[in-house]
Amino acid sequence: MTRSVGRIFSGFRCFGSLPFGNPPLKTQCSSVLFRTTSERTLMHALPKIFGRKPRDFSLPNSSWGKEMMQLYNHYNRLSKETTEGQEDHGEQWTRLPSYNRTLKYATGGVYLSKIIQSKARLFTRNIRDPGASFEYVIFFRQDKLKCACIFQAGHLLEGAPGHVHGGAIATMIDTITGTHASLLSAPVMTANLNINYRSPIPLGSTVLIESILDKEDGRKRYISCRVTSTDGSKLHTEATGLFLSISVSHLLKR
Ligand SMILES: CCCCCCCC/C=C\CCCCCCCC(=O)SCCNC(=O)CCNC(=O)[C@H](O)C(C)(C)COP(=O)(O)OP(=O)(O)OC[C@H]1O[C@@H](n2cnc3c(N)ncnc32)[C@H](O)[C@@H]1OP(=O)(O)O
Repeated sequence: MTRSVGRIFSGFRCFGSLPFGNPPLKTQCSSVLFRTTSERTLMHALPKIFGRKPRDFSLPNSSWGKEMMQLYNHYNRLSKETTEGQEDHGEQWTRLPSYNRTLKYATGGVYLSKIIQSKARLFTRNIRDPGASFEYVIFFRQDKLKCACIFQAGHLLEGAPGHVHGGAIATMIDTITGTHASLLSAPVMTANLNINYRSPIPLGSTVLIESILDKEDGRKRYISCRVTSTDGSKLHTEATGLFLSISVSHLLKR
C-alpha cells in the first residue's frame, strides 16, 4: 500500500512548486463525454450543486476588518504589479489559496485524501462562521525566502481575557513556518518550535506574521518568524522552527 500511495504522492510532491492556480476540478475527458450544450452546462454546474467546488478560505469575506483589507490589498497589488510584465527583482509576491483539505486538490490527492483519514480537516479552516476564529491569508515571495501572513484573530480564540490564546498564536506560527518549509520541499513535519511571547495580542485585532528562511541543511529547513502589529512597530511574538522533509511512508506509520 505504501508503494501505491507513494506513486500518488509523487504528484503531491509537486505541491510546493505549484503555481497555486485553480485546483483541477474538471476531468480531462469532459468535452468527449458531454457532447451537447445542455449536457456540458449541467456537467459544469454539478460541482456547484453538490458543493464540490472547494472554498478558498484566503479570499476576503464580510468579517475582514479595515486593517486586514488594507494589508491584503497592499500585498495583492504587489502580486499584480509584477505579473503585469514588470521586471522581477525577487520582490514578486503570490497569494496562497487555502482549503480545508489541501491534500484533496493536489495531483492524485483526491485518492490519497480518501486513504488518509477521509474526515480530516485543516485545524485552522474548520469553523464555518466567518471571523469567529482564524482569518488569515498567506503571501509568499517568488524566491520563497520570505512569507507574509495577515491574521485576524476571532472571538473563539480567547486565552487571557480579551487576548489571543498562546496556543492559537503557536498554531498560526506553525502554519506559516510549516507552509513556508513546504513550499521549499513538501512534505515536511515540524521537529522543533521555539516561541517567545513578548506582548499580548488583543482579541479581534489584525497582526502581521512574517517568516524567513534562515538555513537549509539536507532535509532540515530552519525558519524564523515574527508576529507584529500591522505597521510593524510593535513586536508581539517571535519564533524559530526546524522542519524536516519526510517521505510519505512517514505519514502512514502507526
Ligand atoms: C505534512 C504534509 C505537508 C504538505 C504540504 C501542505 C502545504 C500547506 C497546506 C496546509 C498548511 C498547513 C501547514 C501546517 C504545518 C504543520 C506541520 C505540523 O505541525 S507537523 C505536526 C507536528 N510534528 C510532528 O508531529 C513531528 C513528530 N516528529 C517526527 O515525526 C520525527 O521526529 C521527525 C519527522 C521530525 C524526524 O524524524 P526522522 O526519523 O525523519 O529524522 P531523524 O533521523 O530523527 O532526524 C533527522 C535529523 O534531524 C535532527 N532532528 C530531529 N528532530 C530534531 C529536533 N526536535 N531538534 C533538533 N534536531 C532534530 C536529528 O538530530 C537528525 O540530525 P542529523 O541528520 O543527525 O544531523
